[in-house]
Amino acid sequence: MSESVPESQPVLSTDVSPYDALLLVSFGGPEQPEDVVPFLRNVTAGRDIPDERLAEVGEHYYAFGGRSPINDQNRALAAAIREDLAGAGVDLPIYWGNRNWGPFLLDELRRMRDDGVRRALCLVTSAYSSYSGCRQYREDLTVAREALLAEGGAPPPELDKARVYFNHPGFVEPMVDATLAALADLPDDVRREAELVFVTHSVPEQMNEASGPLGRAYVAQHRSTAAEVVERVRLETGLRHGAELVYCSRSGSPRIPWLEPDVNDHLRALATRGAKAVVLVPIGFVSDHMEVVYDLDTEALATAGELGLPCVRAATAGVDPRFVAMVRDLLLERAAGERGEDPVRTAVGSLPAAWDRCAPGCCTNPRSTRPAVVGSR
Ligand SMILES: CC1=C(CCC(=O)O)c2cc3nc(cc4[nH]c(cc5[nH]c(cc1n2)c(C)c5CCC(=O)O)c(CCC(=O)O)c4C)C(CCC(=O)O)=C3C
Ligand SMILES: [Fe+2]
Repeated sequence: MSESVPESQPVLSTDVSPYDALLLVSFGGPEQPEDVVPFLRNVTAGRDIPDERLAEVGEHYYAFGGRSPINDQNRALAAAIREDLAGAGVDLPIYWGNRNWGPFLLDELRRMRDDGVRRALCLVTSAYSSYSGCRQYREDLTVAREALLAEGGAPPPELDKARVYFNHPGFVEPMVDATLAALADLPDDVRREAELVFVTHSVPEQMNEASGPLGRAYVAQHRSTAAEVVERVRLETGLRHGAELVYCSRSGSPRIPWLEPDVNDHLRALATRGAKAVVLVPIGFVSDHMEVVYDLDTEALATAGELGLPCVRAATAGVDPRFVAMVRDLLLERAAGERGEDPVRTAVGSLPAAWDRCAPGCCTNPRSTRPAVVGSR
């Protein structure tokens, strides 16, 4: 056999112009017990999260030694993206900054400016449209750019935000495989009847109403991803499992309505209905951070245990090679689009690939009047 490459193999683009850097943008988390309270103050700055809730959330972190897993997961993701890009012959530096804990966006943007970066694409570790998952990051990036401008010196980099990727196959396919693996971990006699419980972060109903350019995109996007996972699991197993979208990690004032049902309430309802087993599929989260290891692995699995309901939690995308390669695909796609080309915009399920630039009213929050110039029209 000849070792030559078949001629039909497509030539993959490596042209990242007009970008000269990629910025991974995330939430941030404490790394030692002394960080927990200052971190929570950053998270809740200007919002009326009740003190009892803050103390409760602090306890979740102390139970894990005062260290959130999220920063290590982002370090691993950044390293995996570096390796993936290098392997594909794409030459681009990767930076990483957070909203709520170090490395902070402002410091990382300053480092980028000092390194001579002119224009970067931002990849946020949230796959869906919402104020918390999209616009708030764009506001934070705008504030950080303005602070750098005020400091004087060379101008900060221009920033674009990559489209939300809830329906990119690089995100969906790892969730399908994780669901199949979790089903395989259930006892043989209940597997066929298992319910798929898709879980995401609850948000105020008002935040869902305002999410996306036309509203309600947060729930619509989750429904699309959940339906696609159900269908792909059916293609593999021949079984259409019962499925529901439920929520975890509610906070805020009890008087404000948030998306429901809560995952624990839903498990109780399923048990009452005589359900035989459950797979928790954390489609709202791209890695195993605090909401996953505490709210699901600690609380929800304990609830299922009390109910005598066999329950397995499916893995998150993490550093699955397909998820890592998705970042490259989004980068090359957007770069081509910004150059005026018409790239293929890969998406699976019932919704099209999302917009590149958020419209002015996209994902607003009535409590915030901050400009969100980055990633807007
Ligand atoms: C949609 C969404 C995502 C997913 C998108 C994304 O990934 O960005 C997300 C992620 C995360 N949320 C996180 C932590 C927290 N979220 C809080 C509070 C809130 N989240 C909200 C929404 C979301 N949050 C909302 C509407 C609030 C209340 C109002 C507010 O405060 O904006 C609070 C305050 C205390 C509390 O009330 O729970 C904490 C400590 C961590 C870090 C975990 C770790 O350390 O591993 C991560 C990745
Ligand atoms: Fe949150």
